[in-house]
Amino acid sequence: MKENVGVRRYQIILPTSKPKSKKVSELPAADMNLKPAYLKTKPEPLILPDDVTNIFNHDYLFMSLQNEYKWLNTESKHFLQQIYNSIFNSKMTVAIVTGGAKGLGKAFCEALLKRSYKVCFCDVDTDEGENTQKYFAKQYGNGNVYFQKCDVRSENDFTVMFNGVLQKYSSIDLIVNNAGIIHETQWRKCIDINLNGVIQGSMLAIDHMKQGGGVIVNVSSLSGVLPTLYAPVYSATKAAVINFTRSWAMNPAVNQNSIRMVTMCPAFADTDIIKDTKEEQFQGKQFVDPFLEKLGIMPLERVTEGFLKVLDDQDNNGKSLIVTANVMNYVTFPDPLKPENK
Ligand SMILES: NC(=O)c1ccc[n+]([C@@H]2O[C@H](COP(=O)([O-])OP(=O)(O)OC[C@H]3O[C@@H](n4cnc5c(N)ncnc54)[C@H](O)[C@@H]3O)[C@@H](O)[C@H]2O)c1
Ligand SMILES: CCCCC[C@H](O)/C=C/C=C\C/C=C\C/C=C\CCCC(=O)O
Repeated sequence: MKENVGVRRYQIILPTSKPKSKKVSELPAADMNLKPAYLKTKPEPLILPDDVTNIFNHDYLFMSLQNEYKWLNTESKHFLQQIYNSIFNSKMTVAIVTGGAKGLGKAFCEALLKRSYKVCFCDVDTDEGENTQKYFAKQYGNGNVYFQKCDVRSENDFTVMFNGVLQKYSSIDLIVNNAGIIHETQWRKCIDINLNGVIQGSMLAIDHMKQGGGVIVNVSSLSGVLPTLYAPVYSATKAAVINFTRSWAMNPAVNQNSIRMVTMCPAFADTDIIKDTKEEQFQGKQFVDPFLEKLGIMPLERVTEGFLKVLDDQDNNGKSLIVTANVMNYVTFPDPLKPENK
């Protein structure tokens, strides 16, 4: 089948003529209250892309669909979206994931590939990156994913990567600024990767997404919300990522251009960052264990669950999702300028 290269989703031309039939302005009240027996989730507002809405722009059909759609669970919504994509073969969703060679970044890439995204993942570790690329290519097809060497500290590497993705897939719909390290003695490096890397990736993405919208997921940590005695610099970088994201989210360049910027704040997850670390990377490595004991170590699937939630929730611009073994909630920050908080 011919690949749909170069077609942007907002350029799709779909049939707009309404089917001819009797206009029904309202469903009977009884029908509106029908709740099919298989319903498990709370109703959510119907959010369909405009082009889907246009197809169903027939009062009765649209209202029936709306009534049913809001009761579908998340997986059914994805399924519906996939059917829509395959019928119209029009939406190629393209993602960049930084630090994607292993750990959480690799898990995020895999979740995206399972949802038929085209993925470019980058890393400084070329051996690990190439191994991961081999695995992905075998599982998901060579044309759907590629590895790019990119150090998120380098503006040039980032620009080369963005240009390469645009050349190959014509669009960037999602960036996951995930690359990060913990290192309290090489603290400038820690700031450069964890904060400057996120800033660089976000700003290039905003610049591109201004034309057609998109999602920016910045990976912070529970350490960005809570003080972390064994890693003050790490904690500071992660806190900065949260407020960087919250600040941009308020900016019209983002919120009036269909861009969403969200932060993820996971607790400990089972990756090398908690296994392959040395004494000098902490301000007291001995303080880590009590926290590990208290919070446990999550499997990667739990963090991926949070990642997919962040992608699917449409009203989370500027929000930060806490992910622990027991908690998956957006954190709310008090506004000290509100009278009730003074
Ligand atoms: N695992 C956890 O417990 C945990 C919890 C909360 C947040 N996080 C955050 O999640 C993100 C991913 O961490 P992880 O746990 O998967 O760690 P990881 O060490 O398994 O993976 C990090 C990846 O980032 C890459 N990387 C490092 N420096 C880079 C650079 N300059 N440019 C490009 N890539 C670079 C590494 O090579 C590696 O492949 C980090 O931002 C981390 O702070 C991790
Ligand atoms: C070896 C650590 C490297 C991984 C860091 C990663 O980002 C994960 C951090 C997760 C949690 C640690 C942060 C803060 C803990 C502080 C307080 C926890 C208190 C919990 C409670 O009292 O309920």
